[in-house]
Amino acid sequence: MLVHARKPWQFTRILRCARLAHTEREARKDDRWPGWEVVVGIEVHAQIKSRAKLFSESWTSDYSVPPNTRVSPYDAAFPGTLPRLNPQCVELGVRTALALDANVHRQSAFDRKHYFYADLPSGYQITQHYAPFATDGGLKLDNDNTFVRIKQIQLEQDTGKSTFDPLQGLSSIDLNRAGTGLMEIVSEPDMRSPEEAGAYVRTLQALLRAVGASDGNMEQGSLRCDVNVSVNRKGAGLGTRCEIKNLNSVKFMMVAITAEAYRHIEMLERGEAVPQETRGFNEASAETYTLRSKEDAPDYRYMPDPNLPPLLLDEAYIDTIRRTMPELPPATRARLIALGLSKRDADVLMDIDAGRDVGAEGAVAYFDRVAAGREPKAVVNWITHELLGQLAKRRETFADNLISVAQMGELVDLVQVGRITGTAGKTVLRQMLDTRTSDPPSMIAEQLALFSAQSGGDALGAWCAEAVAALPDEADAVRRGNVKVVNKIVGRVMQISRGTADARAARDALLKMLQ
Ligand SMILES: Nc1ncnc2c1ncn2[C@@H]1O[C@H](COP(=O)(O)OP(=O)(O)OP(=O)(O)O)[C@@H](O)[C@H]1O
Ligand SMILES: [Mg+2]
Ligand SMILES: [Mg+2]
Repeated sequence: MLVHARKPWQFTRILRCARLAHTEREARKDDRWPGWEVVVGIEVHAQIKSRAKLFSESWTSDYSVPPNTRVSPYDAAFPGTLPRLNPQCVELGVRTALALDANVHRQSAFDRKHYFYADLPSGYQITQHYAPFATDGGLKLDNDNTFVRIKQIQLEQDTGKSTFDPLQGLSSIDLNRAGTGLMEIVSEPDMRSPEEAGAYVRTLQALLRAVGASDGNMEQGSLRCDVNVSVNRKGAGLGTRCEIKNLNSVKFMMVAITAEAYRHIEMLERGEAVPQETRGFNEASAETYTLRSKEDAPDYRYMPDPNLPPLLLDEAYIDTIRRTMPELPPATRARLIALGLSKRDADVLMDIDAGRDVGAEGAVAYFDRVAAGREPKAVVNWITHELLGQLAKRRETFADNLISVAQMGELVDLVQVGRITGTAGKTVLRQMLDTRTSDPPSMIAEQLALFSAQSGGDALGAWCAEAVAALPDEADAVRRGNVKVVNKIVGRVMQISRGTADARAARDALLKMLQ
């Protein structure tokens, strides 16, 4: 086993952050469980966004792929097959470790963890039990100043999937997932509430997506959490933890932690000890239940994998990755706010990206390209209010957006210089979404006669004439001296002009025509 030195500067920084977070938490007492402290540590399994599996050349897949079509002989544990480490998984792992400010070790190793299950054909999972490739990182949460220390990050294999059909009494095994690369990211027990645990997973999700290491999608199983919960009287040492396995949404994870905390508190208040257990969570009843006690814990018989040499990473390799790190979410948020965006607007843009597929253009990148040389606040309004709003009305999301950067830029310009009004701009945007056209917005404004009166010649006179013709009775009333009725005709002018006319000028022109 290797002994890993912690960099001194990192140690003091982590301690300082942890202390700060601790005093802030002290100030914020939790009145759900007065006198008690709830402690949470999380093991996150994130599927690595790599084309090929961790030790074989077969491709990784999602639910859409037919069962057992992405399985190499190695994945099915055929005798005589050997593992070959996929460098892309290592690179994405190192990227994640650097983003989490962890120590990436020059030397690490792979071990076998044995257990017997139908979706694990070799009878063991390759993981990094004794010498993980990265240790001692940390993550500052988005919600407040909570700092969660990361104990270690290890590379390991995913298993296959088994499904049981009770009607036929048949178990089916799908090995498509078998051997897909996973990172297990293990936190220290640094969270003190279900909310902090939720914020941790969300912050980690956004980070994994920003570095392109994982989809981080809990619903689709590309990010899975085991949460460890314990409870202790304030000021006393840590209590006994129970581990709740396989939570597949942040919401249910928070419910499970709350339920587990109350269960522990009730036992402790009755004077019973909490036995260390591995538990499951029933979403319908919002309760956790025993899977196995510590006594039944499997003996994994860990041993170094004899087929895999140590993983050696040289400093130059790690440096190259460090130099090509993308912008991380805290830096993105700070940059957007420095451009003049409100925190809320920055968060809206970043939230879109938190939910996007890795690889697709994100909302922040789109904003950056449209905003180049333009007023950032105007651009963010058009994107977050108008574009997202209209997409939402159509039950579409940013991923469905077909408005190009050039189109969006020109639209903002037309409105900013006053060639069309804001209302007309919205009409142009709607037309572009409806027709999925690649025409420039100026051409669409021209076709729809949306150019403002000043720039479009005597459009106002024509609109007034059309409105008068459309409302003869009202026009007569105005002619007979009932001036109030003119407002109704002004309304029609606005309608005909799609909001581009100046209402006051229209009123004046109508009165001149009719009196
Ligand atoms: N008293 C405690 N209360 C809450 N969480 C704890 C406590 N002690 C440890 N933990 C958390 O439990 C987790 C232990 O995970 P780790 O991967 O080290 O071991 P494991 O759960 O025993 O093994 P496996 O990976 O096989 O599940 C860590 O996230 C740690 O922060
Ligand atoms: Mg673990
Ligand atoms: Mg565990």
